This record gives sequence, structure tokens and C-alpha cells, in this order.
Amino acid sequence: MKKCLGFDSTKSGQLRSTFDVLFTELLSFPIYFPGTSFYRCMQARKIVQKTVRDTLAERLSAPRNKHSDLLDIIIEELRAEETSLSENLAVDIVSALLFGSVFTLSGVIAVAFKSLHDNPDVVHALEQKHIISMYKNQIGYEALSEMDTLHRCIKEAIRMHTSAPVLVRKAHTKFRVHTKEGEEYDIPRGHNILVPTALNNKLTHIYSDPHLYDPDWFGPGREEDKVGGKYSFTTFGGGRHVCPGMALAYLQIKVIWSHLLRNFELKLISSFPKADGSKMNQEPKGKVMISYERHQLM
Ligand code: HEM
Repeated sequence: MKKCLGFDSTKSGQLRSTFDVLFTELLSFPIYFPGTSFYRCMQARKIVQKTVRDTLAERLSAPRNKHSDLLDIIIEELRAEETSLSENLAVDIVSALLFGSVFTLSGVIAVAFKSLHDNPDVVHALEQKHIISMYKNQIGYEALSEMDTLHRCIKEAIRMHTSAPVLVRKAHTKFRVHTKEGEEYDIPRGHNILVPTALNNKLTHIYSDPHLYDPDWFGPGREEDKVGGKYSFTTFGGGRHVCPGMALAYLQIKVIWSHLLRNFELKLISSFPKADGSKMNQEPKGKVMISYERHQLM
């Protein structure tokens, strides 16, 4: 049996000496200086939080609305007599949702260009033409749900370029992990566990050539991503905290890409960008040059 190399978060507080705390705090002090990216990030956070706070206040003072959107559900909870939701927490929840949905999406939309770049455009064009003629150019929810090729291309792009490369979990009870190779690891209670989604999506016993862009892994008759069970594809996390916005995310990406495919001829001029790992959600690194020409597919 192997003992895991880990970090016991229940003991870390006791282990840190005054010197240790002072030393780390002093070291991190320069990141608060104006001009640093952390400082700019904190300033931007203040603006976002003020906008959310003002919007909530405006809705709170308006007549009751019947749950037309998420903000109204939050407002209803704030109005309730017995509620554990404070205004500050509500602002944090909305800000976190903005972060969790907008930044992940923008990175993923950019990375989905991979599907066009590496795949012959004709595959998309055929699907789009078929859907346009079936739905008489009225592209709504049902038409989008039928775009299986586009769906698989997006899924493959985000398998290769996952936007949240690591997830963090805390072990509330001790447990044992058995590996495929027959090894065992004990995970003690209180330890933090890092789940490397980027590696997970490239396991060779699931994807025979994980660095190959192949949307048909997920296609009918193959469905190779099912080999490893429900954790074969972890771009949207997994388990209790799996992303509840996944279906919406696919839909939004398909809305944008279907529109681009039907109305523009796009070409990647620069080479496919590397991922910028310095951000919490990965984005393409550096400038990406794309040329476009308007066209009508039908
Ligand atoms: C391509 C876009 C997206 C990606 C790649 C993505 C990815 C993820 C991942 C990996 C997690 C799990 C985090 C963890 O386990 O620690 C997560 C959680 C979450 N996502 Fe998304 N997400 C996307 C879009 C969205 C959208 C559009 C929404 C909402 C409108 C959303 C709302 C959430 C929420 C509320 C959670 C927290 C769930 C929980 O902790 O129980 N996400 N997302």
C-alpha cells in the first residue's frame, strides 16, 4: 500500500509559525501594488460587484416578478422572512456565476475553432445545409439540438483543451484508491485532492491516440469516451458538483458557431495558439489571426 503525498488542510493552520505567516504575507505583498494584474483584477471585481449590487437593489425595490430569471429567484429568497441568504452572499453568488459561465464559455468558443481548423469545413457545411433546409432557415432550439456533428466537434475541442484543468476536492472521510495497475493509495481524511481534468481527458486506455483531434470518439458505434465510465470526460467536472450549466453551455456555443458557419468563411491565419495557463480558466495565448468573408451557405 502506498501513502499519498498530500497536504493536510486540517493541520496547516497549526503548522504555520508566526515567522512563516509573516514571511508569506510579506512575499505576497507586492501583488497588491497598483499596476499588477492582481490589483487590476481586484479593481475589476469591485466594479462587477457594484453592478450586481445595484441591479439587485433595483429589482428589490420594483414590484414582485414571477421568477422570470435567476435574479428574480435570488430576490425572492432575499425577501423571504426566514432566509440564510445575505445580500453580500447573493452578490457573491451572482458574481461567481458570471465568472463560471462567461469566462469558461468565451475560452471554449475560441478553442472550438479547432473543430474548423482541423476538420474539413465540408462536414460542418453539410450538416448546416441539411438543418437549414429541414427547418427552413428558422434555427431555434430544436434545430440546434440536431447539430450532432457540431456538438461532437465542440466536445472534442474541449476534451483536448479543457478550460478548468484542475479541480479541487477535500476528503471528508478517509478512503482507498485502487489503480488499474493494481496499486492502492490511502487518502487520509482532511486532505485536499487535485483532480487533473486535463490529464483525465487524455488517458490512453480511453482514447487510443489522445492527442489526435477526432470528434468521432463520441460518435455512434464508437462512443469510446464511455470506456472509462462517467469520468472519461471531465471538462465539466464530475460527481456532486458537476457543472449544472453544461447543456446551456453547449447550446450557447452551438448558437454562436452555427451562426458563424452559416454566415462566414473563416480561416485561421496564425498557427493554432498555445493555451495561456496563467489564468484560472485557460484561454488562447497571444494574438490569434483569423480572416473572414461573409457568405450565405444556402
Ligand atoms: C463551456 C462552458 C463551461 C465549462 C467548461 C464549465 C466547467 C465547469 C466545471 C469544470 C465545474 C466543476 C467545478 C468543480 O467541480 O470544482 C463547473 C461548475 C459549475 N458551473 Fe460550469 N462550466 C461552463 C459553463 C457554465 C454555465 C453556462 C453555467 C451557468 C449558467 C455554469 C454554472 C456552473 C455552476 C453553478 C457550477 C458549480 C456547481 C457546484 O459546485 O455544485 N457553468 N463548471
